[in-house]
Amino acid sequence: MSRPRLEMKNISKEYFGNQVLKSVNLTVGDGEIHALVGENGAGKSTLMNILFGMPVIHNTGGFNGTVLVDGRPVQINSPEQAMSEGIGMVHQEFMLLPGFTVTENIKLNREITKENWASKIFGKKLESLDFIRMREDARKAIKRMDLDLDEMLPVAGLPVSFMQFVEIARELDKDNLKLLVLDEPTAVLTESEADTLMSVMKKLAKEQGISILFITHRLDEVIEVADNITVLRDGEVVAELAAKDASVELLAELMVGRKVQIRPKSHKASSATEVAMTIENLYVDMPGERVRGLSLEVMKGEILGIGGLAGHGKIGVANGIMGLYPARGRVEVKGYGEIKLNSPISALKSGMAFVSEDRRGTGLLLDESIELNIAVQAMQSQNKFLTKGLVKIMDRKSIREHANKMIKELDIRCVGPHQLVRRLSGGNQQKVCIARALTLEPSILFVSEPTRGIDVGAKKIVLDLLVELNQKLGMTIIMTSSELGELRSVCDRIAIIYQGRLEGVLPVDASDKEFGLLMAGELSHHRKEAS
Ligand SMILES: Nc1ncnc2c1ncn2[C@@H]1O[C@H](COP(=O)(O)OP(=O)(O)OP(=O)(O)O)[C@@H](O)[C@H]1O
Repeated sequence: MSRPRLEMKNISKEYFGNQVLKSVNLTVGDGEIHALVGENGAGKSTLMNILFGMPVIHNTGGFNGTVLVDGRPVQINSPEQAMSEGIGMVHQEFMLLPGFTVTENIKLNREITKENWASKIFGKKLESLDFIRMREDARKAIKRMDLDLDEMLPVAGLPVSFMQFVEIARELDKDNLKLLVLDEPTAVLTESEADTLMSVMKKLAKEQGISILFITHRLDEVIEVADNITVLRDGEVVAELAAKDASVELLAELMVGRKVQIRPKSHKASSATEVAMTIENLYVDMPGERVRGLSLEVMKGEILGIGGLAGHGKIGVANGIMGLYPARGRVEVKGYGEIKLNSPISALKSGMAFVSEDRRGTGLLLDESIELNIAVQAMQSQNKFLTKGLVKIMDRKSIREHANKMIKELDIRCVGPHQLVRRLSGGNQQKVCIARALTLEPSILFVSEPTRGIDVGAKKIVLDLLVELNQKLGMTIIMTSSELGELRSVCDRIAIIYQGRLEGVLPVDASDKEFGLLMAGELSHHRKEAS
């Protein structure tokens, strides 16, 4: 039998006295797709940071244990060393240079150069970039993913789903790639994009012998694509099993340590007849997610889903209305009037709040505490958590009480309300974003990809909470998601966006085929043909 491609043996790691990995063993064979699953904060990213020699590991006292590649013990002290061992990684948070093109990002630090008159005299350093060959390589890597993406586009402004593919293409372009680590690669993708990616993964593993270590919270994908699975709980391996012996329920139970109900709470359909918000002819200039003349009515007390393929503008709607990207058109909120577009404060004052899909990009103060992050927007736009007297200062006691309540309700895994947000796992950062929005007690809540990066137990908590806010407080919720199943499980109606406009609105029990047709713009095509 051939040697495993990767063995991590007895890996232990402490962060400031907090033991986050305890004697973890992980083995990945040649051409194997191995899934690593665990709750938010279970230690998955930490284990990968060790494998990749990330500075955060060395700067916090290193780790104990051994890493072997093809049976050979290796010391990986930097991402460059990992790369030279043939280990490639795509992180949860993107590491692209926004001002550069797709090609330049794919070839970053591995640029191809060619001779010119200056280099002939002064040496290799003065060679110029060989754009033609770089472009060819980039195109080849993109093609391996079956993707239609122009390799000369700048990365800034590409939708997150495309950024994900650029990151993967960069790894695919490396000649000696033996092991590819994908940290939540499908979290930002629609189901059909995720399917494409999974077939690419299978092709790479089975036809080209590349080993893939796959971290995801989408457990159905694990069963679909993985050969074997390692389950982490609280920094320990609690199970290693073949995917053929696993089920979503079993994995969820192993991860959480108790039986988990997967389906969110059912909710009583809204019978609202009053309009909460009218959107007329909305244009949003969000690169890669442009909205081009969208009109839509949102009913009071409903949960309205917004779906559609990546790049068609579903993400742009909330971002435009909430003032994060340039917008024009007319948006009226019942009881407030027309909101001033391009003004986040006006949007917040009208009683709306937004949980963005881009938790790091839109204002989490990473080097501040959880409690301050939760309170800050309410302090700024509603004067909450300020002392009463003439001179208003932060009321630390009420901030702490409120943060403790939110930590409990949303099950934010942390040391306490004073912990810095940077030191939370990705999923727990997402929960802080949700807590921050809820603190505004909005009458209309936009949530974009609310369960991206969130584990199966927490996912239910978040979706249940949305249902509860809607049922108990009558909160109107507009939820954008790439997961149709998720939209169907909690929404009253689902609006499908195609090419920046409303293609149609369907009831949640409409067939897959009907959703598929709207997402593919079939209605628009028929309309065009008829006219
Ligand atoms: N830089 C850091 N400093 C201190 N503690 C950290 C740091 N990074 C992570 N931790 C802690 O280590 C533990 C494991 O976190 P890790 O990010 O590895 O979890 P994860 O399984 O990847 O979670 P998620 O699914 O949410 O991404 C958590 O308790 C987290 O708070």
